[in-house]
Amino acid sequence: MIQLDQVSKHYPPPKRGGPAVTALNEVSLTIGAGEIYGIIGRSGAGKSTLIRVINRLEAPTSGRVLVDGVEISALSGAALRRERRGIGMIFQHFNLLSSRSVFDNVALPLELAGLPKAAIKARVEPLLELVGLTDKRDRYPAELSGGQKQRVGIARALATEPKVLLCDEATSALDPETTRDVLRLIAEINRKLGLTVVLITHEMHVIKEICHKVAVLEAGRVIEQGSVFEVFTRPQHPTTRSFIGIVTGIDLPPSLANQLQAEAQPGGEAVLLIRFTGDSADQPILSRLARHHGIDANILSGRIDHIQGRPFGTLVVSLPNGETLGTALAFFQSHQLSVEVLGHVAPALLAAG
Ligand SMILES: Nc1ncnc2c1ncn2[C@@H]1O[C@H](COP(=O)(O)OP(=O)(O)OP(=O)(O)O)[C@@H](O)[C@H]1O
Repeated sequence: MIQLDQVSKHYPPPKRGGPAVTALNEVSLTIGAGEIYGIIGRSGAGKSTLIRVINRLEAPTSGRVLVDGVEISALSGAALRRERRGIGMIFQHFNLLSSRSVFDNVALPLELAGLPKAAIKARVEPLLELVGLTDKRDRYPAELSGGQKQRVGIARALATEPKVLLCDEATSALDPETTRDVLRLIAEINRKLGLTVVLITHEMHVIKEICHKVAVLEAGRVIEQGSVFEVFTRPQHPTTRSFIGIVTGIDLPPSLANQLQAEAQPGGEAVLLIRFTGDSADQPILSRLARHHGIDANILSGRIDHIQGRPFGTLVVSLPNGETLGTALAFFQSHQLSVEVLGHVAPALLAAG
């Protein structure tokens, strides 16, 4: 549905004679029809640039962007305007016109496309119904809550019956409960209309809530991508791990978290994070480790979460450093478990903790 093929975007240097800014660096992505695809990255990673090359608000410096088989990156003028009607977009700060009512905000793209009044009414009313704002049709943006404003934004984005909905930090200005409501609405629209959704965010819980696939962007490059379940349960890159750590909340006792050190302590223990997926969750891994290798793991915390409706567990354990640690890591890996050394502590601390 959407294909980015070796897309780079360089901006002119901020200071004359300085280096150009590389916002995107040979990004290749394939987003399937009907998917909700999340793109996550820290500030400055290139997320906004990426979403803006998809609807050609920015032209890539090199590479190609195809939307539904059409190379949008090569279009201009009337052909580009026509293609853009097939791509709706919603924004962090909603971008509504304050002088227009809810109805008239949603009607705006249709007026611009030259539709007659009756056709506009016939299109706008069901959209207001879909986003739950029928009773607010004559209100003005200043009279609406943030969540209601974003619903108007969504209805307006859908007015031209697009195939793709781009969401640019669409929930970042909303409180957690309203965020959940708006995300649920986006997921419902995705299901009902079969719309392809591309969502950029710096918050992993947004990805966890509704996305099917995710790409992690860092310094203009895709450093990891895959299904949300795969990426959450087997994160490969340290940046992905830190994003996920925030969401799955590894519950280390604070006294332990404060004492974690990067280097092994003489005679101390290593603290490991083990991630279990549905397939491995029912295996008695720790008792097998004890039986087969004589290694006793000390359980420090554990938790079960659900991602895309599938169970996923995290367990934090400690083990003696040295040879034992190597044997245990090899054992966990041979059972296809994702395992990460969080740090090292002195033995007295664990005994006290
Ligand atoms: N129009 C522009 N001119 C020059 N540099 C730009 C322009 N737009 C973005 N950049 C630079 O490109 C890089 C990527 O910016 P971008 O806005 O795409 O990142 P982002 O991940 O969306 O960040 P944020 O989450 O802070 O919005 C940054 O270094 C930014 O300063």
